[in-house]
Amino acid sequence: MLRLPTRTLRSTFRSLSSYGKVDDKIVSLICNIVGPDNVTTSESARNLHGTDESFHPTRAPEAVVTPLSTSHVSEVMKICNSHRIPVIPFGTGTGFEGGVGALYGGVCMAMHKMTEIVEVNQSDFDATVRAGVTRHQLNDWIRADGLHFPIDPGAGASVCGMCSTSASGTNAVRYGTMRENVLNMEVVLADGTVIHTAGEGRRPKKTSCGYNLTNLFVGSEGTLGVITQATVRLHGIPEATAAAISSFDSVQNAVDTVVMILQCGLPLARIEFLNSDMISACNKFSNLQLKEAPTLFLEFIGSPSGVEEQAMLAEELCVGNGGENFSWATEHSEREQLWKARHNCWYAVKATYPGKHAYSTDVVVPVSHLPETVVFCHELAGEMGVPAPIVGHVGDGNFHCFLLSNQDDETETLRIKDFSRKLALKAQSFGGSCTGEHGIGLGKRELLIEEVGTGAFETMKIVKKSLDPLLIMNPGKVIDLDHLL
Ligand SMILES: Cc1cc2c(cc1C)N(C[C@H](O)[C@H](O)[C@H](O)COP(=O)(O)OP(=O)(O)OC[C@H]1O[C@@H](n3cnc4c(N)ncnc43)[C@H](O)[C@@H]1O)c1[nH]c(=O)[nH]c(=O)c1N2
Ligand SMILES: CCCCC(=O)C(=O)O
Ligand SMILES: [Mn+2]
Repeated sequence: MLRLPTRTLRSTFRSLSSYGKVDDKIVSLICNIVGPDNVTTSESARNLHGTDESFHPTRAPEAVVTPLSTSHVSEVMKICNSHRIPVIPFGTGTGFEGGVGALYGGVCMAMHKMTEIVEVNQSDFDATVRAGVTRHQLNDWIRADGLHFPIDPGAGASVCGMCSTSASGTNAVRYGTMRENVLNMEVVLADGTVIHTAGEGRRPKKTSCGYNLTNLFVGSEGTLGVITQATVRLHGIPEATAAAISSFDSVQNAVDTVVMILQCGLPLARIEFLNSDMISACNKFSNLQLKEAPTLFLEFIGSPSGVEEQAMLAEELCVGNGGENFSWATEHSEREQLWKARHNCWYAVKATYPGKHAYSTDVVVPVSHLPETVVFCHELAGEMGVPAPIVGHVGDGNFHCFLLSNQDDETETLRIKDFSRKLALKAQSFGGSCTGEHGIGLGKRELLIEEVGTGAFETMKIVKKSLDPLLIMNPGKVIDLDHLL
């Protein structure tokens, strides 16, 4: 692998134009590999692939390439590396941190045509999928076998995109995040080398075999290589499931209840908190009639008798903390409606405040600090006089506060950044993190340094520069280029 001394790197990147351009010659070289139907420079395709769900403005790539195979990816990487052209992997564009924006131009590697479900090992509870397969497609495929892949960011994200952001969702309190559920990945490195992070064809449930490359690439946000295939854990669909809702007279009481439920060791499948602004948005958007108060959504799974026992204990704890209206939903359709409404929180808020720009925080704290952190967030929003719907995967100590602003009002944008920074610093002061699941992307690069400290940050830089010496993989994300030159 090519290595350049720092001085050479610095002079190479003295200006942004030091990256190569995707001119006609490059397009034609790439066409020779993937075929003309799989490269485009059309404005609409470029804009679409330079945008995600975040408030960061569109940064269109110069071309969009849709490889059909790992060897396509590898050959295109070789061309880009030798002409020093940035490559930005793209899954389904549902990310929240500006990860797909082409800050320095380059090629978007859009993975949606690599759609094969390579294998499902029903009795071993694992599956291997190519990069374009979404979590919904995988679940549709394995449902009849009594299996599911439970990691559920609300959107229909790609499984490999989820690997790259270390995604999770409402089920993490029971099943963990992508970090605990990825067994192996095929990755194409910046120079075109193809590796399997745990060895080709390996899918053991545990391993002590050398450095954990799988977890190095989980959460790497496209900055270390293109993930072309992932082997993930599957789980059995539980025999019985029940959902419950309870509302509280204060945020503190609702969140204190979460801590108590967890301390009792109740094996919950899901526990989500929504404040009254969020319930109000959900009522309107998802046609619910819930009391507009701090509320917990819970789910229990297991055998029918086990589920009943868990739900009764949870009810006792909720009522003991002033919880009202504890109600059960055992029917599949009722539960679906509830969780669909929960997954649609983002869209519900956007619909409630039309014309406003939405941003979501993503802090996570050790659960004993959760009540204090949520109350801090609530009060900070009150002080700043901004509406602040909150929803969270509180079983993991992780929650999101939606911040709304007028798109063109720079003062409001700055206020949002200030709010989000104060909240992140508070979470870090409790031993938590600025991001539980959305990643660093563009907006949290400085917070990353504060969180991990100089030693760990310098080590991250060494990893980045060793795997991608010409800095072509998703440049400017996670680590600012200024820190790498
Ligand atoms: C309504 C709603 C609700 C939620 C969420 C989104 C939306 C719209 N999300 C966020 C999002 O779904 C999550 O970050 C996904 O992991 C993004 O997957 P995409 O395939 O869309 O990646 P997307 O295309 O957005 O890319 C994200 C990042 O990964 C990189 N990347 C993508 N594919 C890659 C590949 N094959 N190889 C290397 N790098 C690659 C990109 O370069 C980029 O940096 C979320 N998330 C979460 O964790 N928990 C949640 O609860 C939710 N909830
Ligand atoms: C911005 C919060 C929406 C995405 C998300 O992570 C969730 O709904 O849990
Ligand atoms: Mn979330």
